[in-house]
Amino acid sequence: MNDVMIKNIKSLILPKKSDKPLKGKEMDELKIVDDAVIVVKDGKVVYAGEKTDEYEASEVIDAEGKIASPALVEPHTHVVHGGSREHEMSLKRQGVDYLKILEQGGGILNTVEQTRKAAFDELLEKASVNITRMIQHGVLTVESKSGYGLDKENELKQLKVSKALEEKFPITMRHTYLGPHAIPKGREAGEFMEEMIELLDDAKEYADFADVFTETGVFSVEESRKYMEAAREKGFRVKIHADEIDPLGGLELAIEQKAVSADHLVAASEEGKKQLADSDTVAVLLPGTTFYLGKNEFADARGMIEGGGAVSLATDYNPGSCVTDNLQMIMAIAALKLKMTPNEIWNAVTVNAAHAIDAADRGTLEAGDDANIVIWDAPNHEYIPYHYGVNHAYKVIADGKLLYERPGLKF
Ligand SMILES: O=C(O)CC1=NCN=C1
Ligand SMILES: [Zn+2]
Repeated sequence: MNDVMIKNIKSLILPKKSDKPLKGKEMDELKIVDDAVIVVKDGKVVYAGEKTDEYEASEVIDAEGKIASPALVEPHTHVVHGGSREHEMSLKRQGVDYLKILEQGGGILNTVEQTRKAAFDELLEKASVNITRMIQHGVLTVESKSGYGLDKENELKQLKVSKALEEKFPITMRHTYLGPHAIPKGREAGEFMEEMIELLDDAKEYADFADVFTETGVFSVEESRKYMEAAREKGFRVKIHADEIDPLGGLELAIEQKAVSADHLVAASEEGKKQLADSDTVAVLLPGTTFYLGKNEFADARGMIEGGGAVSLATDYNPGSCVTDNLQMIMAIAALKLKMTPNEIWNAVTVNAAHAIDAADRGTLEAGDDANIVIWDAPNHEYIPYHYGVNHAYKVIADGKLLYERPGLKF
């Protein structure tokens, strides 16, 4: 006897399970099965497809004629951090740009100050609010970065909070050490990078990936290469915040270093985008950040996909450059500003997002996969990127158990 059957699914979105990220034209392929059911046993999918009488289950979850998909995968967040930076909005209004605010000791360094001051429990409680909201929005796999400590005690504090979140919630997480995220006041980039490289050994106990912010006024390509090589020698797979604002050639460095992902890429070069197609590096695009920074130029998703590259999407949730934990909103911005198709978007927040954080068993619903499912209050899969700024998640099922159900009004 199976544990649970999810019935009355109007249409079931089934991204293709693949041992590599979907690239190019593959990204626009998306299997959708009408009048579907999902059968689950011991938290794993037994069957997901057309309605059949072949299976029985002791419990039924009614999808009420709504659509369903795998739970979403969020491959890039800075969810563990202290404080907030709403005061910077007035600087933005006055036209002070992101890197200028950082240069003046604000931005990331402001969050560093607030994170260092915050106790472990305070950071855990604060991030728990965001993880809860992400779950309510249909996300059950989350990547979480350090990078607001910039010293051993506080970088490890952030990573330990990240690990505690995974213990606390029925989700899967990936943890990323981002020691080289900014340069503390009074320090020189090269010598500070040496200190962050030395921290790799300590971070290895908690982190799956090593990430670096390669940007003007932060770390150069050469400094980043040194860090990525050291991290790989210590067994990390690497990530990079690349070509977010200035075209430094971060994407080329990512591909050279066989990075699992290169993130941002708004200013990626034609050469880098060409190389992407022949690499296994996933381009994680963060259009919410471009929107939030008030930029007009968005990452060239069309060029990357039509060039044969693998693209994923994420919120980049952080207190300064993209303050949203709503991945559905990013799906809408991807449709409107990255010109991605609905099928590409769905693959970018499921199977490709999973590959961007080495979580290939997430983001799909084939037999044996974790039974992480979202029932959406939407007529079809195109509706979610179309109707933006709201939460379309109706029921969220984690490992076959109902974890969240949208509450009705009480009146
Ligand atoms: O500003 C922040 O706190 C997060 C960020 N790191 C690199 N780009 C944005
Ligand atoms: Zn980021």
